[in-house]
Amino acid sequence: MFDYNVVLIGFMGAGKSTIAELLRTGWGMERIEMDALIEEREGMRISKIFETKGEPYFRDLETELLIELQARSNAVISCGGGVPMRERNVAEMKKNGRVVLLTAHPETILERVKDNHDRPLIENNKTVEGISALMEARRERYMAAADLVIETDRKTGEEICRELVEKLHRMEEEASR
Ligand SMILES: Nc1ncnc2c1ncn2[C@@H]1O[C@H](COP(=O)(O)OP(=O)(O)OP(=O)(O)O)[C@@H](O)[C@H]1O
Ligand SMILES: O=C(O)C1=C[C@@H](O)[C@@H](O)[C@H](O)C1
Ligand SMILES: [Mg+2]
Repeated sequence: MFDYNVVLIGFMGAGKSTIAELLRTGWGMERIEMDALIEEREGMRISKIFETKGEPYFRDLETELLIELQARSNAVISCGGGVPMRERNVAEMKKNGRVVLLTAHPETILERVKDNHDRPLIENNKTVEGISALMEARRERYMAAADLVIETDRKTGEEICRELVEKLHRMEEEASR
C-alpha cells in the first residue's frame, strides 16, 4: 500500500502495462492505463486519433488526464511512452507520484513489439536501428523524470515488481531518516 501513486514511464514495450497489471493483481493497487483510458474516452484507437486529429491533440489529452489523475493515491499509472517528453507532464506526475522508469535494450523491445501494430510512432521503422534512434532521442528526458530506474531485460514481470516495490520502500525509509 502506497500513500502516493506509482507512475510507470518508459519506451514502448518496456513493460509498463504488464507491470501495472501485476501490481494490481499482486499488490492490490488501482491500475490506470493512460492509453486505454484515452482510447475509451475518444472512442477510437490511438493510431486513429493520430491519423484523424493529429499528434498535438493526443498530447494535450495526455496532459489533461495526468492533471486529473493527481487526485488518486495507491494507483499505478501506466503512462503512454511519450508522456515524459513534456516538462509540464513531469511536473504533474511528481506532484503525487514516484516516477519509475522501466528500461530495455532495443533488441528486447523489438522482440516484444514486433507482432503488434498499434504503436504508430514505430510502425514505419520497426527495426533495432529505428527503435534505437527514437530511444536515444528520449533517453535524457526519461532519465531526468525518473525517481527510480529498473532494467527489465531478461527479468520476469514478477521479478521486476518485487524489485520495484523493494526499491520504493527503501527510498521511503531513506527519506524518512
Ligand atoms: N519482463 C518481460 N519479459 C518478457 N516479455 C515482456 C516483459 N514485459 C513485457 N513483456 C511483453 O512485451 C510486450 C509489451 O509489453 P507492455 O505492453 O507491457 O509494454 P508497454 O511499456 O506498456 O508498451 P506501450 O508503451 O506501447 O504501451 C507484451 O507483449 C508483454 O507481454
Ligand atoms: O511513445 C509514444 O510516443 C507513444 C507510446 C504509446 O504508449 C502511445 O501513447 C502512443 O502510441 C505514443
Ligand atoms: Mg502499455
